[in-house]
Formats: sequence, structure tokens, C-alpha cells
Amino acid sequence: MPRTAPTPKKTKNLCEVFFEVVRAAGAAALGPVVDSTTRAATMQAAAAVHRPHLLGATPGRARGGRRPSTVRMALREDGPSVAIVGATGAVGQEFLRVISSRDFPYRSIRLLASERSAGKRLSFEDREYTVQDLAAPGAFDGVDIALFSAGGGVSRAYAPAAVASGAVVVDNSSAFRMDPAVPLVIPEVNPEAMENIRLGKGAIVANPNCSTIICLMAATPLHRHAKVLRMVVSTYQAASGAGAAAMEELKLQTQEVLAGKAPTCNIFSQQYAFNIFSHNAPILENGYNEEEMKMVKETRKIWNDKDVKITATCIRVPVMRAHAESVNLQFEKPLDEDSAREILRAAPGVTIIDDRASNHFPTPLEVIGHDISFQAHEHILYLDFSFFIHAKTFSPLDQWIIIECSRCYYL
Ligand SMILES: NC(=O)C1=CN([C@@H]2O[C@H](COP(=O)(O)OP(=O)(O)OC[C@H]3O[C@@H](n4cnc5c(N)ncnc54)[C@H](OP(=O)(O)O)[C@@H]3O)[C@@H](O)[C@H]2O)C=CC1
Ligand SMILES: N[C@@H](CC(=O)OP(=O)(O)O)C(=O)O
Repeated sequence: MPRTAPTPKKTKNLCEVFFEVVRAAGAAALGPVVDSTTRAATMQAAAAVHRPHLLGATPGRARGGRRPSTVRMALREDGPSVAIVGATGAVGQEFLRVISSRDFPYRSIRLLASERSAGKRLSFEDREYTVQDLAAPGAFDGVDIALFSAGGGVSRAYAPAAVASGAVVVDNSSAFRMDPAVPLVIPEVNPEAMENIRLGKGAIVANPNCSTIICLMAATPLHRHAKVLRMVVSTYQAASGAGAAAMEELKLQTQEVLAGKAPTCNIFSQQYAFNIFSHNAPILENGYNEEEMKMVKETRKIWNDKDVKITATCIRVPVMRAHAESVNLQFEKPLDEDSAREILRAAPGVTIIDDRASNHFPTPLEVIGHDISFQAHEHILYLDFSFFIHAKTFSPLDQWIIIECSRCYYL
């Protein structure tokens, strides 16, 4: 199956921005990503592509060399102090995993959650941490970077306090995405939106909805080349996007249905196993569900184009991890298939897997282990191009985003 590794984008990338910020903060340059698993090695290669300056700026360290997984280089005096809000949750745990697998440098880590979890002990990189109550006074004292993933309400309630104490908040929720004062960033797409973010100067950086991220990582390079006039997206969203409890429900329902029992419906209002249904987000006045309108609004903000025509149909499919999307684009300028392929080959975070001869294209199961990939599955008509994407959901795609965002100061 032909695969093409992503190559660095030509515009100023996240690493450069982050490097500048870290330098401005008086911190030393960062080191290479290291981990012990094959999957992490894949991510390491991708990270190397995205962080050439960081890799090059660390004298005396082997580039890309494998070290034993027990030897962590992430805990560094010159790294930022990091807080994770929602540390006990599925995404919070994923933050920790990615910080570790990407060797993200940190001076200290503070794990924050609700009072329900306060006092709970969690181990990370061979150290024990006590989960602290987010609502306790001084929760953000001395914090440089706060990664929020505890829901929109928690972000709205506590992100301002984190900012006031000087932290850069990277928010995984939808709370601030459409706030004109808050950059909405996909590092591989619009890192320039957070050029003004500086460590030590409180600010919020918002992370888009995962379906938007997946779509725009492939659509934006084409948009920049030929200008998208109209985008039609259909999603096939996995259980992981709805959290750990939803994944458990899919597993349980599958067992129940196979055993001839009635499926347990706690997270979703209808049977999920062996079924598909419209995304469970609330339906809005215009008849779209909220997930679909996020795609519309967030794309317009990220592209800074309020006129681009977008429609989305978001569907939940009984797949454990990895969302898929069908994207149809109409361009202002002609774009042939070979050109589109070349553009996408050069796009960061995009891998082309397009084995038409044997009718074998990426599946969610195969995609787990890659940051993002897509499949061109239709020939290009004049001004028209369709492709199909499989990508991970919050795990680890959003974490990649978050890690890279934080690099901008840090995600
Ligand atoms: N960008 C994207 O596409 C995605 C974004 N998300 C965001 O991440 C959020 C979390 O998802 P997930 O990890 O799956 O959810 P979980 O339910 O697994 O975890 C929720 C976390 O938030 C904490 N929390 C909840 N309420 C409070 C509170 N009042 N104060 C402090 N901490 C609180 C919980 O702490 P405790 O253990 O104490 O209850 C827990 O750590 C989502 O709500 C969504 O906003 C998620 C997926 C994708
Ligand atoms: N996109 C997630 C839902 C979610 O968490 O979205 P957001 O980050 O916009 O709240 C899903 O698959 O259901």
C-alpha cells in the first residue's frame, strides 16, 4: 500500500512559534520525542517532522535515538509548569500519555479534577501525584500551561482564573471556540493564529471540534491552493468521541444484542450496537445538530472566510475509535487529481493511502496508530474533488493538537 510521510509545511509552524516563546521565556530548547512502543515511534517520526527546529536546537542529544522507556527526559527544570484540568478523565489521561510519549518537557505537573477525585493518587512517569481540587484557592498558582478537558462548563468557570494567574490555557472544550478574542487553532493549519501567545502572559487557545480538525487538516491545503467555495461533509463518528462511558456502552450493547438481550441505553437514547444514528448533540433551531454546526462555524473562523458554503451531516457509527469523513469540495480554480495529491503529500499530518488496484483503503482499525490519513476515492471532476478521511478522534489527534498548541507558548 503506497504511503507518503508528511513533510513540513512551508509556513511558520508550531515548533517555530513555540520555540520562540520558550526562548522568550528564558527556557532552553527542547529535546527529541522518545518512546518505547511502535506506535509512539510512528508519532515520534511525525513529531520530528513537525519539530525540526526543536530537534536541531538541542546540542549533544541523539536525534531520534531510542532510549529505554523508563528513562524519561520530559521532566526538566527549564520546561513549563503544566496543569491538567480533568486529569482523571479519558481525555486527561490521554494528555498524560501524550506528554510522556512525545517527551513534552515540563518542570512540574499538577493534576486537577473535581472535589470527588481530590486526594486520589495517580502515578505518572514513575512519580506519584495527588489529584487536587480545581475549586481550591491557588489551583493555578505558578502554572505556565493549563490543559483543560473537563467540559465546557468547567472551562467557562475556571479558565478565566487560570488566565488571571498568568497561565496559557489550551481548552479542549467548545466554550471559547467562537470567542473572537480567542484563537481557534489547528497547529498544522493555522499556527499563526497564536503568534501573540506568550508563556507567562495569560491567554486562552481553543482547540476545534475533532470532526473539524480531521476535515480541515486535509481540506485546508487544497483550499489554500484553489479556494473552496463549497464543502459537503458526511461524518462517520466513533464511540470514542463521546467519551469512555460511550465506548463501554457500545461494548456492553454488542454483548447484550448477541446474547439476545435488550441493549442498555445510558449514554445514548437508542441502540448503538449494529446501528447508526444522527449525532447525539442537540438539534438546533435550523434543524442541524450542534456537531454539524460546529463544523460550519469553526471552519469559517479558521479559514477567516464567512462566505464559504458548508453543510455537514454527522452520524454516529458503531466503531470504537477513529472517526471517518467523506468530504466533497468545490473549488474556485481548477484542480486536477495529481496536483491535489502533491499538495496533500506535502501537508503536515496527512498520509495518503490510496490502493485502488486492490480496493483496499484505510479502515478505522488500521488507522489507530496513525495521527491522520485520508483516502482519495473519487476521480476529480472539473472544480470538484472528493476524498475520504479516517482519523483518530480525541485520542490522540486532539492531544497532538493540544501538545502542539502548548508548544506555541506550548499543545
Ligand atoms: N476537542 C474535542 O473534539 C473533544 C473534546 N472533549 C472535551 O473533553 C471533555 C472531557 O471528556 P472525557 O475525558 O471523555 O470525560 P470524562 O467524563 O472521562 O472526564 C471528565 C473529567 O472532568 C472532570 N470534571 C468534571 N466536572 C468537574 C468539575 N466540576 N470540576 C473539576 N473537574 C471536573 C472529571 O473529574 P472527576 O474525576 O473528579 O469527576 C474528569 O477528570 C468533554 O466534556 C469535552 O469538553 C472530549 C472529546 C473530544
Ligand atoms: N466530537 C465529539 C464530541 C465532542 O467532544 O465535541 P466538542 O469537543 O466539540 O465538545 C464526538 O464525536 O461526539
